Amino acid sequence: MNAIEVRHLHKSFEGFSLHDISFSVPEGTIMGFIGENGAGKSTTIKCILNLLKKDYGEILLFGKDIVEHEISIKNDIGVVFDDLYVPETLNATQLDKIMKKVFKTWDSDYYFERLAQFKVPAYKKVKTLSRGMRMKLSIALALAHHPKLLLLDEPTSGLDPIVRDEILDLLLAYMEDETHSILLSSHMTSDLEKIADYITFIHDGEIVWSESKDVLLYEYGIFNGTQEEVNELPEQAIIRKRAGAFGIDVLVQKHAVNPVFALKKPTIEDIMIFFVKGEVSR
Ligand SMILES: Nc1ncnc2c1ncn2[C@@H]1O[C@H](COP(=O)(O)OP(=O)(O)OP(=O)(O)O)[C@@H](O)[C@H]1O
Repeated sequence: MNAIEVRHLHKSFEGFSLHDISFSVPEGTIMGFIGENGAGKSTTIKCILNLLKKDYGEILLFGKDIVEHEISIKNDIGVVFDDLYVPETLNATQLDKIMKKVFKTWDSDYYFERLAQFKVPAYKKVKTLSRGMRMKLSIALALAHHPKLLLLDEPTSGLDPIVRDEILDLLLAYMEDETHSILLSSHMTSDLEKIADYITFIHDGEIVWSESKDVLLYEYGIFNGTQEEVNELPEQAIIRKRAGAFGIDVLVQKHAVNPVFALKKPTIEDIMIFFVKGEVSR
């Protein structure tokens, strides 16, 4: 089953539109969601959560339409945005009391265990917490009703590498239950390389690809050479080409290239830049 299925989603604002967005997140997997600033990641996530009304298209969570089954579905979802949006004068202990009333499945023991693990103070007002602590608190709040699906929109932006790593570890621990799934938007493609199973790339309101991470990282290669050398590559192997610091860089389909050509392993970031800035032709 798919935890999330987005089919032909359209949403227009003045000057921007999401166009025919389709992708799915299989149950038990982590989907990384990448794209430039303003590409439409947050808009897509808000449509998935029905926080924004779509123009048309279909969004199914656990096989059910989110608009028709919003209340029951939302009990199974945890959400983390790029900051903690709760009243700033409250502390983590007061938030526990509020959340107990919101979710029948709220697990105070689990919540306080996560706060202790993350060293988030239980009695300090939210407004006095550092950015890292706010995000850790936000994640503890999203997890403590034991959701089946987590949607995270830039949860690690502006955090130092140590805190980011702690958050990634927590997400991996959450994924130990094979029925759990995550959609995670991030500009930190290196984080996604560590934990994602699939990557969806959105550019200018359209999906460029939605693919298994292993396919992206192991089936593509980068060739660097002169135009004459590039001319020797088989046409069908060439995915994108761009001028590099030294010669021409070409993103190629590895299996279609003779092994005499030395290829470099691409990163997700390399592939993303090739698709945005590269040319299709040789
Ligand atoms: N409520 C709104 N009204 C009008 N335009 C909006 C609204 N929300 C988003 N937009 C526009 O939609 C576009 C996509 O924004 P969105 O926040 O989805 O991008 P993003 O990929 O999440 O970007 P970032 O990585 O910078 O967070 C932007 O041009 C933004 O200005």
